[in-house]
Amino acid sequence: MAQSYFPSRVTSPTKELANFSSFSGDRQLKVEDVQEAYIEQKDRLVNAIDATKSILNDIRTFNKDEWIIRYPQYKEAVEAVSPSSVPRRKALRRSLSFADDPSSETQVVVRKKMQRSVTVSRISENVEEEEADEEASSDFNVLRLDLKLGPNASVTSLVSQLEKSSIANLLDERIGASLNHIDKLRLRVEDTSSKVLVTGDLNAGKSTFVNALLRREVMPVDQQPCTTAFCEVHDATENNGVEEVHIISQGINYDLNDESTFVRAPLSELEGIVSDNEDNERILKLYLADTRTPSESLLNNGVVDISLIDAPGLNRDSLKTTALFARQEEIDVVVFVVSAENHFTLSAREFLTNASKEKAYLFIVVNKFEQIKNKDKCRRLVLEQIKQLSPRTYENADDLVHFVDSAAALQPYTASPTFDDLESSLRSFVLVKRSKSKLHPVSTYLNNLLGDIELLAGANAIVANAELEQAKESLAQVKPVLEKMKKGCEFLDEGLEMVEEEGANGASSKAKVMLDQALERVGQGKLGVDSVVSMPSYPGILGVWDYARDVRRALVASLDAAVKLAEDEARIVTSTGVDKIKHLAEDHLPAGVERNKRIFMPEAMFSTVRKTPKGTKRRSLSVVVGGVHGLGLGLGQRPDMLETTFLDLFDFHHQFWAHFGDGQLEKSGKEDDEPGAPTALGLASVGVGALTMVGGQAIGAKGLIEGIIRVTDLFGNETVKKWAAPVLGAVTIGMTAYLILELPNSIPKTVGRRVRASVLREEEVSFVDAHALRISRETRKVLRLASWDLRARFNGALEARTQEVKAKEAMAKKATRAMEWFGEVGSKSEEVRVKGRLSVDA
Ligand SMILES: Nc1nc2c(ncn2[C@@H]2O[C@H](COP(=O)(O)OP(=O)(O)OP(=O)(O)O)[C@@H](O)[C@H]2O)c(=O)[nH]1
Repeated sequence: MAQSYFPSRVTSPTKELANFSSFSGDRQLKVEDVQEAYIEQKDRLVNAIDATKSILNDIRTFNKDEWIIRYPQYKEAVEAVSPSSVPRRKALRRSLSFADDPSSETQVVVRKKMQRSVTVSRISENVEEEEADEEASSDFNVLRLDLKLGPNASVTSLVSQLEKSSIANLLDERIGASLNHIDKLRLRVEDTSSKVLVTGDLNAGKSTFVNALLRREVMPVDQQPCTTAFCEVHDATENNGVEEVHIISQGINYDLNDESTFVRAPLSELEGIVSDNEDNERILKLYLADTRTPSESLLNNGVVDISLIDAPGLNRDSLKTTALFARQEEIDVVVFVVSAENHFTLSAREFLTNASKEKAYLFIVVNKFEQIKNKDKCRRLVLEQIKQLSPRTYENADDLVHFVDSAAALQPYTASPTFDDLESSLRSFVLVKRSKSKLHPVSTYLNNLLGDIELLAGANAIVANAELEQAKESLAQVKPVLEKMKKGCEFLDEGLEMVEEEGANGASSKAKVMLDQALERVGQGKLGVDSVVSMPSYPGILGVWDYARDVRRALVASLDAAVKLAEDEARIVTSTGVDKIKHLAEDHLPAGVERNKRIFMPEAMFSTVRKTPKGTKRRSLSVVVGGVHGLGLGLGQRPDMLETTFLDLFDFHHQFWAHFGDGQLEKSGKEDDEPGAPTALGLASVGVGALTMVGGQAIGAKGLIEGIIRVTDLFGNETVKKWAAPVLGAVTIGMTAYLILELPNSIPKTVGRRVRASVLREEEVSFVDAHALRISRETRKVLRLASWDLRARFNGALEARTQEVKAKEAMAKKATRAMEWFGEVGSKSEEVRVKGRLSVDA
């Protein structure tokens, strides 16, 4: 692409240099100006490079440590906002999406001012005010990620599979590559060397011209075409001040610090080397010391290390090589030497036509001009030819086309103003061209890169803003829930504790009341409770023993039944407690938290857990009380409780204390069914008891009489003996008759009393207390399990909400920081553009 040497609309910093053609008068001063402007721009660019590098490094660090940078992509361009009749395009609404989430779309407005800005579009926004062009709204230039794998893989299909972090990594790599490139650019900007290729027709006097520029006869001059090598002339300072020739073989990459890449030769041998080298197109490096001041010297000008390349004269063979050489990027200027005698040959025309396409401007030296007689004619003819070959050069002919005599300029102590003018022009041209060829691409690159950075920063600020809004929205929802939970935590604890206590205490006290009542009733010879169990009917005197046994069993069973009823009551209490816990759950658990799905089964309470042979636990629903009436293990299962004794039939001991002991026995509750001290009544009772065992047990009438005799033996008194026997007999018989008649009523009472007494006599804990405690424990166990479950759910939910709030707060903080950070990046980038005098189309 042809470069603009004197652009009509100059926005780049080379502006100052571009006025090169307009000055007249003190050329030297202008050259100094050009040098100064170059140095100034070079320094500005180096600063801009360093600032851009710092921004890029910051982005990398930020991407790594704080924020996964999102990679934006524009979707299909939305129609320009401006009506089609308006020739300049206004700010564009575009649809922005992100590589890791192609489905997301954000409407943005892309403006181009000094920098490329991206902002979220608002419906009411007046976008007509500002201008934008399509180029500014294009995607990334430098930081573009090639997310396509193959020709058929669409970006959308591929990137949808890419994670945010993978894209961020790709971006990081891309930034890394860009940093490397910037380093190279920095070297390029700071590298003060520039190459000037001197070429022309055979024998046009190229070597003589180079010698004239160097003010010494270095290059071999011959009337015969002699130069076949490319001789690069450098300042000797580059070679530690040593003047010498380095001979480089073809295909070897020359490295001044690597002896193996060249062969040294003294300068005096140059001619010989060149003539030896006639058939061989080698490259020679010549290091020459220039003693002139930097403002005079072309090679050692104080700004740019210029090297002159004396190329072979153009002929059919060398044309191609030289043309190729001229095209190389490192060649900043092509100086074409043409003999004033011959004008442009066919080869020269061909070369110039091509070279002018590449370089646009050429520096033309019309040599051997002194010999020309009709100089004006010659000048006219040459310029006409130049007009054809390189129009732009022609337009600036005053500066670019010089009619000189190099041989004359070489003569010592001879003033040669035309050659001085040429030299000065050439220095300026080299510097201006250099600025264009070296600084301009760097400026463009930086500008594009900063544009990308701004796009990246703008798009990520949009993302950060969206995340901030999202975090705020979530916090607005979650925070009140968390606060409510925190406040409710204590109430829930208290509530659960209360339910547990109420349940356990309620079940216990109810059990106590029920069992006390049952025991009381049993003590009175009645069934503890009416249900399930019934009293046996009296079978007659002959079945009195069986009766006593059945009565005992019934009463014991009724106590077991009472226990069962107390358990049922506890089940009701527990159910109520479980319901209360459910209500507490509804009150305190936030929406969305799973409730306890287990259904409370009251019948599972008071059951035993058995291990199956397979090792799994199985809850048996058999209850622990109830005895022979199918109610499971209980009092009814205790042999001691079912054991029937004579005392179940007649309990004289009790009768006696009941009648004569002021009922203290009843009160103390310490009835004793065992015979204590051998009292007369006790013995009588034993005797009568034995007497009544007619249908049953071993003792007969003989035993009774023996018993009575033993009683009477106690009385040693003769008087007593006389009347006591009949009285005692009558009383005994009466009592016996009475007791026998009373048996259906007295046996239940006696048995009941004895059952009650034996139950109350339980050693460690009483029957009632033991059951109340057991029932209360079971109730507490169930309620506690439900409480624990609720507490666990509540704490889990509390923790989850706390974490969520923390996460959202962190997200909000991060997003706020990111927004600020990306804003700063945008500002920094703009600052770099301003200070570096970079512009979008620089
Ligand atoms: N009168 C006069 N003769 C010149 C001038 N420049 C070169 N010559 C003569 O022209 C002949 C060729 O000069 P060179 O400098 O060798 O020409 P060249 O273009 O380098 O030759 P090749 O590299 O072999 O193509 C020599 O005899 C020079 O003395 C000049 O300005 N005036």
